[in-house]
Amino acid sequence: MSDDANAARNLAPKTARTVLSSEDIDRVLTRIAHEIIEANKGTRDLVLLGIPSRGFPLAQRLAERIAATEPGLDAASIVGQLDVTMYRDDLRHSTTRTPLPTRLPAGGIDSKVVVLVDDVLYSGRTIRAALDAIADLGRPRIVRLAVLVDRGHRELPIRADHVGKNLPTATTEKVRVHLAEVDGENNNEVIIEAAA
Ligand SMILES: O=P(O)(O)OC[C@H]1O[C@H](OP(=O)(O)OP(=O)(O)O)[C@H](O)[C@@H]1O
Ligand SMILES: O=c1cc[nH]c(=O)[nH]1
Repeated sequence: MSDDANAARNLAPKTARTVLSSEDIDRVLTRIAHEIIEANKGTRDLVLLGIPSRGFPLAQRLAERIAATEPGLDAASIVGQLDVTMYRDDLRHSTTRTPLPTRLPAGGIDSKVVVLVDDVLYSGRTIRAALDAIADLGRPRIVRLAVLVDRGHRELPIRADHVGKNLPTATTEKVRVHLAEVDGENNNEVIIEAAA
């Protein structure tokens, strides 16, 4: 799309509807945390890697819930951040993104059960990039995927193991996730934005 067309699109009026409230997000994260523990038959070897921007705070929230089930388990010891910028397949086409740090928990990811965490699953290209990034860092025993929202429209054979909410969407719509850690105090919701 041309710059003029993009500018016109950004100025066009939009409608937005809330699909998950702050309380809904809390509830689905609690459910996903329990699903992760159940699938893993406990917390042993679990590592949660959040994809910036909003996958990381979601991974932290999940890690806190998981750690709360196991006395002595420190949430910080099972959570990390995985930047996928340099592994994206659209690097040549999209505007420059600044890479963010990748931080693994002290135990690394070799032989671990790594749960990738992101806010939205759409084409699947971010997760494809994340799998390549992981392969450069070590060899987990298992890699699973947890997302807050699956909005469909996959372009690659990728699916999530843990889904907060399946949201049927039109390709013209945009799912926007707001989390307090990134978007400011009390700003926790998921909205679907559509051109009016
Ligand atoms: O399945 P995909 O088509 O790859 O789309 C999903 C990705 O898109 C968004 O990230 P975005 O690249 O907009 O960056 P952000 O997290 O910084 O907003 C979202 O956070 C997912 O990471
Ligand atoms: O609607 C979308 C698509 C990709 N990533 C998002 O965050 N929202």
